[in-house]
Amino acid sequence: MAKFEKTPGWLDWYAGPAKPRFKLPAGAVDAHCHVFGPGDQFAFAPERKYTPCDASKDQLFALRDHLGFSRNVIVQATCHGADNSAVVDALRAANGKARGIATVKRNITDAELQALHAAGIRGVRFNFVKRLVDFTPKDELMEIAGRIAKLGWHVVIYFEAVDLPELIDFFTSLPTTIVVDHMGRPDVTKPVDGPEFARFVDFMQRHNNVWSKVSCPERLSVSGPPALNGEQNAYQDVIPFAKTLIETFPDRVLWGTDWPHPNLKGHMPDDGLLVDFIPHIAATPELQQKLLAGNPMRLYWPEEA
Ligand SMILES: O=C(O)c1cc(C(=O)O)oc(=O)c1
Repeated sequence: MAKFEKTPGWLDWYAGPAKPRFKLPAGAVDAHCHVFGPGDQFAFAPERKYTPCDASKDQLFALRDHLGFSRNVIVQATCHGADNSAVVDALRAANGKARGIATVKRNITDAELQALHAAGIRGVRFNFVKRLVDFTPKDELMEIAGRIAKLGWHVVIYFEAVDLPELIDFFTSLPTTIVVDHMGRPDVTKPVDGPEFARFVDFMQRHNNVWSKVSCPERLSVSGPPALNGEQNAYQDVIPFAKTLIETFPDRVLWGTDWPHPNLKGHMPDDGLLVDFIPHIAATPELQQKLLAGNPMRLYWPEEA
């Protein structure tokens, strides 16, 4: 199979992460992470917008164990397009400790959807971030949503905060639970109580089928400091945004590492220190339990929750 050359300037995931100081609650779930290839087994998609380093299932499972998580939710990365083989392979190898989110096209058959379900897929991702994917017509997405709703799956959406106004009608017409990636990517240089973030909070307030991942401080932060070199007070500017969502919607928030952190430009965080960020945004054991165990179990392993 083809050898892949990484996108120039690509930052590889951080090897040798710290052991977190924060003790995760029992049964904690890393509810947003990816696998990349390895490219010589699972080719990257021709239509991809970036070519990453490899990040295998075994490396993901080693990180899970090192950080103290019990389970993973593995989200199809855009570099694999709508070929979910790498995620499915990881789910099958995880012995029930992982569930997944796929990307599918309208031509997928019912039998293929059933096979994804059997492997542990529980949702599809609709991506509206223009630097990551080409445009898919909304009628195609709506048709997919209608089909996956019958399987009890949900829709994960990824978009930029500035695009919410034009997308909101589509989002609110989706027939499933909706999970927003990375808090809808707020501009954290704007006030947490300003109109842009208020729009997102209002979206969650009005629609109780909308959940949010309070993930990716390393992607959203402008002030830093980065989670590197033992830093225990990282990403100060992101804290009020994540804290607001966790405290306002304690039963509809999820957390994930986002390992292996596609497309970071400035730095690659130490995932152990990212875990140490959690108590800054979820301040009490009750909030931590919901965020890290209760909520993801209810959504991804309802039969056990
Ligand atoms: O912001 C990103 O670049 C990014 C990309 C992907 C992906 O390529 O799937 O997933 C993420 O969660 C975030």
